[in-house]
Amino acid sequence: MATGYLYHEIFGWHDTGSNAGLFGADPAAGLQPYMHLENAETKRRIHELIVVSGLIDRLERVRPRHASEEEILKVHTRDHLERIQAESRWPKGGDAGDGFSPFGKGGYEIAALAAGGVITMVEAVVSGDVTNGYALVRPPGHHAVAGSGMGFCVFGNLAIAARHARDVLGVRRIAVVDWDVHHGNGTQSFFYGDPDVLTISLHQDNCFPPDSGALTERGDGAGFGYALNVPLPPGTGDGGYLYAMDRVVAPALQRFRPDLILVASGFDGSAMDPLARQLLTSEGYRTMTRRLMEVAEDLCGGRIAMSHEGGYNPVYVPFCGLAVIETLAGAEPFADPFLPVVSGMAGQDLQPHQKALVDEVAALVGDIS
Ligand SMILES: O=C(CCC1CCCC1)NO
Ligand SMILES: [Zn+2]
Repeated sequence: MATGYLYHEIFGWHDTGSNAGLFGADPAAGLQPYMHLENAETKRRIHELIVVSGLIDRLERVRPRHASEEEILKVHTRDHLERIQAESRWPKGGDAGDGFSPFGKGGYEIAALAAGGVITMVEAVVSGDVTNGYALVRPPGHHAVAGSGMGFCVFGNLAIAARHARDVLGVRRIAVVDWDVHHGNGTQSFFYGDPDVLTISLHQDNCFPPDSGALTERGDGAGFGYALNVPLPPGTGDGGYLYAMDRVVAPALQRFRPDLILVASGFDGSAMDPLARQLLTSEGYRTMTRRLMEVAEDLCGGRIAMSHEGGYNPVYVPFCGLAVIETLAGAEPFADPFLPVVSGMAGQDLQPHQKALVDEVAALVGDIS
């Protein structure tokens, strides 16, 4: 069993500059300049912990390629593609579309490498070169929609890879599990009417995008029932997430019987993240990964490809990322020094209001056939 790992230093050169557009410098309003929340640090530090911990020696290195224009246009409009390409030639770059998703000069090529990196990882998994794998890419992708980038995302990396798997690699049924703490609205939107792509998003209720990810968002037409949303209350910890895995995610995957499982993996649900209020620990991410591997082993030969999304605490995210990739590789856990602190926080166990929400979503799983 081999585990693929993809990272490229140029992902650290995706230039998001200062926090322009998102509480960026505005002296009159008392806002001081500061680096953009989506900066290279958390990704670079995940990579360096993978190297320093020795886990790198247990992984098969997968080299990214750029997504082609044709592959990007499978999910995005030509207007969006050409606008990103044009602004990428500007001396100071441009913005993906919402005014707070900046990129620097040459940002198009880096975003195309992120999308192509996920394609490459999916190819490695589907071909059997590796059983599972993690694409540590940047910029992230799960908020990007057909005509615009959004929420720090330029292109829908995982959606582009899923479309490639369907159209080129002959994969028929694909399940996407999104455990980034923000709603995977972009990925969901590309497959909303498609019964052969099941999207499941576990996220903090109404955190981002605004008014997105309600449990009533279930897909439309032939795709009705094949979008599942679990809008978890703020403060949900390991207990609530694992209950959602056991009562919603695993049963949904068992009914859907995917040929491939994709994961939009963000660590902004961890207990120390600045952009959300959940309590996940590295152990919670490890157990969620283990649960998915058990289901994947049972249904699709263990085939899982993960694509990196959010996660903004440069100190704790590395230990959450390490826990996931160690588990994929079957490697011995490297001790998380923060675990005693975060796992000891009150509220880590399943709370009644969290159980009630998950049970409400669990009742919808029966519509998957
Ligand atoms: O991590 C992210 C980005 C969320 C931010 C985008 C603007 C405010 C919250 N999405 O998964
Ligand atoms: Zn996020």
